[in-house]
Amino acid sequence: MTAPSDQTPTRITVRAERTYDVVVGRQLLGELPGLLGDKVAKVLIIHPESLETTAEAVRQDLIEQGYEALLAVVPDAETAKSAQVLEFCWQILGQADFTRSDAIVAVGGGTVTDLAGFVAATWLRGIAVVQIPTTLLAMVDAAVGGKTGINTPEGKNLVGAFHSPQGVLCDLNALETLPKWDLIAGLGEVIKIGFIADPVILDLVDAHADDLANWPNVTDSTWAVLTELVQCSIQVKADVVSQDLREASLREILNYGHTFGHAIEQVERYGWRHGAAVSVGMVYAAELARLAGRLSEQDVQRHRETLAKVGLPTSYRGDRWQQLLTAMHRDKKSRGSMLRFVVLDEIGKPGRLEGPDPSLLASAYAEVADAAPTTTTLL
Ligand SMILES: NC(=O)c1ccc[n+]([C@@H]2O[C@H](COP(=O)([O-])OP(=O)(O)OC[C@H]3O[C@@H](n4cnc5c(N)ncnc54)[C@H](O)[C@@H]3O)[C@@H](O)[C@H]2O)c1
Ligand SMILES: O=C(O)C(=O)C[C@@H](O)[C@H](O)[C@H](O)COP(=O)(O)O
Ligand SMILES: [Zn+2]
Repeated sequence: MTAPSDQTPTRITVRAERTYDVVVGRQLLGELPGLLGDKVAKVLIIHPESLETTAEAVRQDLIEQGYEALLAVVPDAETAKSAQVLEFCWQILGQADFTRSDAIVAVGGGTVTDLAGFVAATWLRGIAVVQIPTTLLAMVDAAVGGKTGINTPEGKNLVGAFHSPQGVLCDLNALETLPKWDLIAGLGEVIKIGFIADPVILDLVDAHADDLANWPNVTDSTWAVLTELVQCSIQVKADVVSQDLREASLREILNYGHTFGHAIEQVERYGWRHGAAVSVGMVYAAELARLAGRLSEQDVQRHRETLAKVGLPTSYRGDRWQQLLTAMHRDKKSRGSMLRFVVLDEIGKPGRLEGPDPSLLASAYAEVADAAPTTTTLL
């Protein structure tokens, strides 16, 4: 499977604390020096072991352009988002005398872009970062918008900062090696964006679900659909972040499905992929909205069908309620003891549900609960 290479890059602009472009295309490395600028002397490239070849190519390119470039290899997946790994990165920066005119480049999935963004946000109180996402999920969501952070033993993303990148390079060629379940997990966030803001995304996913679920055996036309999904999703995220970088209100809609989704991730000790947990989280939020008299049965069914069609889970084991409830209270949307959810009044019309009755919360859980522990392969 090879990504077609005949397209010129698309640029989507984010206007937040700084204005920057998210570039979607192929072979985009030539764009990196322009984003770093000529004041940067040293660059730390943060990447997981699985992307050693890609990171080394970035390093060689930077050296040829006259930069001093170092590599920091971090653990895979959520293990990267820890205080220990953060400290490891700070140590490299300190020992190599990184100053405020130097920069970080992230090469990896959302865990690495979250970590590297937070390293950049905290080093000397903030240095430049360029994001080079290599998973679908990181391209459409994590690398865009400047939310950075790590997990703590108490919960997901509990420590972090808003720190906008200099730019984001979404090189679709990187997806060629992406495992199937990571592609599908990325579709979870794509579908989220469809539900909150762009029903055309849902129609595209529905129409091409079988082809997408056949990853990595896909044709040129599936690549074209994927490219369109990436561009449409980034456009929505860019528009939302440009209006509300710090999540004062509107940005909360990007958290659809995450109250219950993050709780699953924590209860499962990060054994579930983020996109898969958010998938169940969206069904939970949809059931909650239906029980509160706000969302139609038909729209709830659309959640279940579209998510299941691409192979995402729509249910979770039924014997974890107290743990899930405790975890949900640590959600950043909570205010005091009041839980707050992003819910839909209809597809494309997000709203909030504040302080729902405990019995409603438990009834919505019953609607997504399996009798037996979940046996889905997408963990
Ligand atoms: N900051 C935000 O706005 C935001 C938004 C969405 C998600 N997130 C975070 O993103 C994280 C999930 O990101 P993810 O789904 O990308 O997971 P991930 O970073 O763990 O990557 C998934 C797996 O794919 C591998 N991989 C990455 N690129 C590859 C490639 N091109 N080829 C082969 N293997 C590759 C990784 O090594 C890893 O094993 C979560 O921590 C979530 O909280 C953040
Ligand atoms: O960009 C945002 O805002 C989001 O909420 C996007 C989410 O997909 C993402 O998982 C985010 O990291 C969740 O943020 P959190 O504030 O709930 O930790
Ligand atoms: Zn997410």
